[in-house]
Amino acid sequence: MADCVLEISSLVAGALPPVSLTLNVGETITLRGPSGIGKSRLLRAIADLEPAQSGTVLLRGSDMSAMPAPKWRDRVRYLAAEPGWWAETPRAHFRESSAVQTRLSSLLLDDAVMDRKIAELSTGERQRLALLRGMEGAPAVLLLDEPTSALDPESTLAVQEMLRQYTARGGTILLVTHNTAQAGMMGDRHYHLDHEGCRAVGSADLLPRPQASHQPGMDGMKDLPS
Ligand SMILES: Nc1ncnc2c1ncn2[C@@H]1O[C@H](COP(=O)(O)OP(=O)(O)OP(=O)(O)O)[C@@H](O)[C@H]1O
Repeated sequence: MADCVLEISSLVAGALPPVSLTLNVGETITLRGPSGIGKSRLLRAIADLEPAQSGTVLLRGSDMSAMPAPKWRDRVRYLAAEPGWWAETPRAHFRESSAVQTRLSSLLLDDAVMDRKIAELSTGERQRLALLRGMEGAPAVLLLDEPTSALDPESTLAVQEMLRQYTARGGTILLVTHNTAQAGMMGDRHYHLDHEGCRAVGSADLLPRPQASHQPGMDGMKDLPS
């Protein structure tokens, strides 16, 4: 029988209908849906970073509302697509930067990156460093919001490999991605979110639907170069 780690029941976040989802140990669940539908807000509510209107989230049977928020967030960790930084260098954001140093090369990052100014790092460098920061201390669940959106194909593969190792060791991932190939490769199960709710879909449903031949509002763009 599947070993449930996170149980989300009738959670109402933002303007979305109630969402119910169960995440099992060691699996990756992908979540897709139109831009602006509320995927990030849902993840933030699951991480106790913004209040849900109703519903419950249980981590191994413990209710989010009964656990101090910092403790919950340490175990159910949210990584934003554009994470925030508060100190001058990446090193200052890690609890044990020496342990992280050995993992930099796995994500194709140079050692020196830890002591550079955050403002001088590329978006892709910041995104990979934020992932290392989010994985520090081995949280039970990672809620990943488009974790490779700023990365080249090689760095994307490196991140995906690190995430696979995390789930192989018993970690669990809820992955929001617009990248259908990534969803297909990484996901054990797939969900789609829209105004009607959150529903399970098969891997064949990950492909984008063909566009209608006439798109309203595009008429004024006929003269664009092809
Ligand atoms: N704290 C907030 N309070 C009110 N509305 C918000 C808040 N945060 C985001 N929104 C709005 O809620 C809607 C959903 O935002 P969200 O970022 O969750 O979308 P998303 O599905 O993650 O989109 P994308 O795929 O473009 O990242 C948007 O219209 C956004 O402007």
